Amino acid sequence: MNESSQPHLFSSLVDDLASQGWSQQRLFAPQALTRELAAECHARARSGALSAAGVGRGAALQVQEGVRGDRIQWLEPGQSAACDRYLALMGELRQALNRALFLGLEDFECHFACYAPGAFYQRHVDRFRDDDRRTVSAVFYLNENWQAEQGGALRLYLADEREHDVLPEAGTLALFMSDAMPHEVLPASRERLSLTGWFRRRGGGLF
Ligand SMILES: O=C(O)CCC(=O)C(=O)O
Ligand SMILES: [Fe+2]
Repeated sequence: MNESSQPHLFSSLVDDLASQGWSQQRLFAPQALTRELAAECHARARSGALSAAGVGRGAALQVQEGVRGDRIQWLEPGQSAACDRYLALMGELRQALNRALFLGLEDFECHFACYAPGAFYQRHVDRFRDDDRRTVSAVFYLNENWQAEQGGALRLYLADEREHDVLPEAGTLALFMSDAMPHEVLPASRERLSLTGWFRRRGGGLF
């Protein structure tokens, strides 16, 4: 069985997140949906719809290819059936996280990302200095038959100087606490496609 919204899949994600601050799930979504999302990401990349990702936010947003070299496009509801199914799935996960962990997650924002061969994203934490809403990061990978030798891992820097590498294999979801998990994207020898998103709390505002 390869259906996605099975309670036990969510419960292992939720349990891991609570106990260790991160989780990884293979076959998070049905294979057909993963393939449709990969095809859509490819099509958007080929049509020139993706643009260089920035660092920072608002007026401070800057493109810095020495920091991150991916090209992105944000998802909006109603763009395609596949995107809507993915957003619905993440809506279910958001509710499961709220029920179990009382995180008060209000919404989910997400973009397609394409890293060309050699592109990377240096070590960072997913929270802006002036906006504390991003609470749980969720990266869903779209690359079939990824081999470890091809590089491109998401490297999580865990406590006690341990590291954990997640390969960007199609169907894998990586989940981690946005403010507490330093991570980086290592360069790869092939194109690397993903959907990167954040579950956000209501804005309290730091300023
Ligand atoms: O693609 C990944 O594995 C992580 C991307 C990332 O860290 C980000 O966009 O903030
Ligand atoms: Fe990140």
